[in-house]
Amino acid sequence: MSAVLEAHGLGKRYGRRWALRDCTIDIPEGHVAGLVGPNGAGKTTLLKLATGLLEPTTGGIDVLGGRPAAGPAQLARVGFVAQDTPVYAALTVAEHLRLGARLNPGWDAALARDRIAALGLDPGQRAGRLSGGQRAQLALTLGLAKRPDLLILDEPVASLDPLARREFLQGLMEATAEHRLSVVLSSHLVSDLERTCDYLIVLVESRVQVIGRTEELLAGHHRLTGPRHDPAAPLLDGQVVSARHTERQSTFVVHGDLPGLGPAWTASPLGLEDLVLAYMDHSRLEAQR
Ligand SMILES: Nc1ncnc2c1ncn2[C@@H]1O[C@H](COP(=O)(O)OP(=O)(O)OP(=O)(O)O)[C@@H](O)[C@H]1O
Repeated sequence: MSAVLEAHGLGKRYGRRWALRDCTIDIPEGHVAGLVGPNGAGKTTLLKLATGLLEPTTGGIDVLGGRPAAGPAQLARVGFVAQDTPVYAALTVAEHLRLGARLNPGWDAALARDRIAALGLDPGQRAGRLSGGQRAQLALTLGLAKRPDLLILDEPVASLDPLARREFLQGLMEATAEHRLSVVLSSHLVSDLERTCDYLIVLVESRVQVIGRTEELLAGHHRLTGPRHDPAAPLLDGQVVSARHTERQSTFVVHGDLPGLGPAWTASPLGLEDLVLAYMDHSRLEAQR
């Protein structure tokens, strides 16, 4: 299966500060990939590199098998909705659709019209008068009607309330199923990604901490809980992602095959949020070292 996004040794420096460092990324086609990380992790920088808005300082990145923004054909295959879902405040919804038709060779006018109608948006309404959720939906409609092979969304739901978030992500999932499109979506909230994404990239402090199919990542990690200072504690060489201790108890998040466990130890599965938090913890501990 070919990759929609492939990067090797990818780095980006602003002045003396590295926003992204030595990133190796491989996202196969057909996924909704969630790029998650705290503020300042480098998510926007990565997405701007993927859309050709920035040039790498080190390494390289290919999108759909070509250099980002290498020419009109490549540009037509990638849709990008930037952070804060920008639209033109003075233009009406209908004018946005006409603009989309003029600028995009593969424009799907019926898809755009039907989606706007299904959302209940008034074509005569100026975008500046739409609510945040409606603006986000308009921006998503423009991205979808372009009929790209890859749609890149930078924190599209950041400014939306929980209901609007859910509706937006639901709409995105329906559209990806219908139009066989790959998506890369960034967020600093795991809850946004839990129901939407089947591929995950955790980016912390400018580095990729973990990447892979969500299902496989969840199956390949466990939480181990047992007594603190236990002489019969399991051997966890190189498997510990994060460790937390209370006076009496130790809790480890580990990856890989489960070691032999003594009777005082229990292993339990992890949720997506726990997995992401464990890797954030991991990055903090590495930085302290
Ligand atoms: N144009 C710029 N000039 C200098 N530094 C920048 C620039 N853009 C981003 N940075 C820095 O690069 C780092 C990564 O920023 P980036 O916007 O990629 O993070 P992010 O993960 O998208 O954050 P957020 O979730 O807050 O949007 C940050 O430390 C930021 O301050």
